[in-house]
Amino acid sequence: MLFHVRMDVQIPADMPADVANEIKAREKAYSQNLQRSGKWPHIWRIVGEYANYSIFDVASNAELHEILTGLPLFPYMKISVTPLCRHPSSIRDDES
Ligand SMILES: O=C(O)C[C@H]1C=CC(=O)O1
Repeated sequence: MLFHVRMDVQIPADMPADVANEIKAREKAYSQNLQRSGKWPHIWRIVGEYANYSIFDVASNAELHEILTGLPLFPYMKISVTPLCRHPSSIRDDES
């Protein structure tokens, strides 16, 4: 199942830089593991914003929920999820 996810990050201004940097390092490792596994095939920075657009390819809503709530930055994110399915006009044969 494919999902388009927008993540907006809002780290509190009073969070010490070393704490923020440690969370960001864990976030990067968590994200890159999921990218290597194929469950997080795309991540793009939204120009000019501390936000990203991502595509997730997971087995269920529950798996996506588990992944998103496990993000080290989850407490500091606003997340919106859009489920995707194949478009009838798509010419690609590698989409389900
Ligand atoms: O920087 C971001 O967009 C937030 C977050 C999502 C993955 C990651 O490594 O950082």
